[in-house]
Amino acid sequence: MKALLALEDGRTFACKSFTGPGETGGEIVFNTGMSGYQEVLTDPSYRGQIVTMTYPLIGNYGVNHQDVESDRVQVAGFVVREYQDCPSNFRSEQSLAKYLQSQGVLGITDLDTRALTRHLRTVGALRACISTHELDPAALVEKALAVPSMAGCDLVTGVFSKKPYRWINGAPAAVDMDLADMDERVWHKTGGFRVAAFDFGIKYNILRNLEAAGFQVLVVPAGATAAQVKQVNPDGIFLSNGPGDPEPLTGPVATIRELLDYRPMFGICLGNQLAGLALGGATYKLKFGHRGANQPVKDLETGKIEITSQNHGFAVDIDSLKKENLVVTHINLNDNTLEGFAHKDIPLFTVQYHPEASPGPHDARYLFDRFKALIEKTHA
Ligand SMILES: NC(=O)CC[C@H](N)C(=O)O
Repeated sequence: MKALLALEDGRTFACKSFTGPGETGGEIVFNTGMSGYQEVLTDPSYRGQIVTMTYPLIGNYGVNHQDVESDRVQVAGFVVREYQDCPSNFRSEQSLAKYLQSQGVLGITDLDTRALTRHLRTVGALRACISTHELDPAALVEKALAVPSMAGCDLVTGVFSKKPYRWINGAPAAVDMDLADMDERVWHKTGGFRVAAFDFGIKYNILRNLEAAGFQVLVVPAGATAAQVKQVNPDGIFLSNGPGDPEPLTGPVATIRELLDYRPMFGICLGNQLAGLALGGATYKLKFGHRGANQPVKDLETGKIEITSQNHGFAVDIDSLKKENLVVTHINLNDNTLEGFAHKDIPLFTVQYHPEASPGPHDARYLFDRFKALIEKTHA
């Protein structure tokens, strides 16, 4: 079925839909990972974005119910060079087209994704619209111009779980207490350190990794207050990844500020950005962001280089963190942007990249153990 992709700056790409009719808008970005499209599709941090895969063949290993990072497809639209409708993999349960269709997400193919990616690298991420109904270029460009801009956009409110839940044996487990009257009974009496994980759009693989590191995990909604978190008496606080611009999230930033010296804190991606804001830093929008599985990061403490998985369009201004009590711990070797920082006086560290990967390399998994060691130290 014929489709059209229009960018806000007037450029258009004729293409085909591989998921039937539809129309969608969002910020268009590119991901350079060679595999892991199902994890990308279900990562809540991609909410509101149309994702282009630079790897040319997508769909070849199908989809299954295990490789998800949340309970649904989160992207606003999906762009691939060549869609393969005959999956061949022993774990495949469904074709990618049927999967996207079942969730009402538009996928397009048969366009020059290299030209599109080069354009986005040159001009930066853009608002875009894809349609099978509106094939007139000028009219679809107008629609792209009407898409809300990502800067200033609170997308967290649309993705976080409104109810707290436990993560047990690799799956979400409902808790029969409301946030307002939750207390220590929410935990098992025996078991590892207890972590309250703020859900700003949390990826399942973070929860899998926290559990694998031996933690008991309670996921609390983004809107939970500091008092509510203190009521469950956790040993550590985790700040999750999530979609959109961190700056409008003033509520969570204030809560994090209140919890700063309460318990050891670890943040990933949006969690890193919110912690940066809570400590008086500033964030800004990157030109086209980092999305893929091969971003080189240097750990400034050990001197080691990690190849990391990333998905972000905003960053913490490295100069805004040049404060007496903060230390930059990680930097990106491609563009020298901030990849991690720590507090000198209170037990807090965060990273901009994704140690849980999924998809991506496992170089940075050690950070979950570092979090555990930090908690152990406060118990010693
Ligand atoms: N993966 C994330 O948490 C992304 C954080 C934020 N939404 C950004 O784009 O920078």
